[in-house]
Amino acid sequence: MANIGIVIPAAGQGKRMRAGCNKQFLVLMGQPILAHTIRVFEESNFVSEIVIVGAEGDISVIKELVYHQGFQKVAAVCKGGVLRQDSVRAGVRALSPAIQRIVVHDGARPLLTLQAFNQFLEETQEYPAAIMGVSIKDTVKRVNLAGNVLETLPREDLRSVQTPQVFDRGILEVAHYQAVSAGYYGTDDASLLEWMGYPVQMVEGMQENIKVTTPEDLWLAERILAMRES
Ligand SMILES: Nc1ccn([C@@H]2O[C@H](COP(=O)(O)OP(=O)(O)OP(=O)(O)O)[C@@H](O)[C@H]2O)c(=O)n1
Ligand SMILES: C[C@](O)(CO)[C@H](O)COP(=O)(O)O
Repeated sequence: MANIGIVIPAAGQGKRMRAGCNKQFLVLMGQPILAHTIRVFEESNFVSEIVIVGAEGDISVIKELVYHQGFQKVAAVCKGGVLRQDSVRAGVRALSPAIQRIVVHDGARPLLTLQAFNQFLEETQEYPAAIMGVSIKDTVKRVNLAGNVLETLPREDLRSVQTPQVFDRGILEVAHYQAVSAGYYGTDDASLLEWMGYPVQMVEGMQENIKVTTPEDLWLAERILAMRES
């Protein structure tokens, strides 16, 4: 289970956060969101290498953050692409050839705990592709463009998907290559394997592992961290 490589896509624009800067630099309990995200992997004994993917204009700031925080496992900070999928593809390319098992984790998910991450690795070690997800709490309906309700979906069959997502390197590379060649884009990496007809295992995640997407998520994340520290 050792020698795992981490790709952290952090090159988004954070449009829904409306912060006017890369949301991953916003401060949460005194530390940038991205620093919280990286720290879990820096501290995991199973991880040997971390690649961070940033927007072109953020690369030097991210390198400074890495230096300032004293992170030792960050092997590269590379330039991302237009869509998340492009950024992950760039990150995978930047990992050294010795890495054969890859975890992808959003830069904007700073609340994953070391314990949950290590447990995820243990539970998924036999699967070439596995992801974290949580049960849906609300009733979920499908609607048309006019807002007419078409159906109520069976909630027990649904999961809200998170990162980390773990993959054998070979299959992740093939999936990214085939998807980009065919012009297929998915909102997570597992969807590329699903598109190829490849099995993906779901394991139970943690409700607290939210993605900081809109301003109220920052408020919530701050409170969750404060609770953990009290
Ligand atoms: N071209 C992109 C788009 C997204 N991401 C990263 O993918 C993660 C999940 O994306 P999301 O939270 O949706 O971030 P943004 O795309 O930045 O958000 P928005 O859609 O509001 O602009 C984030 O860590 C984001 O930085 C990335 O690396 N490259
Ligand atoms: C990968 C992801 O975090 C799983 O929930 C999510 O799909 C990324 O979302 P985005 O907002 O489309 O980048």
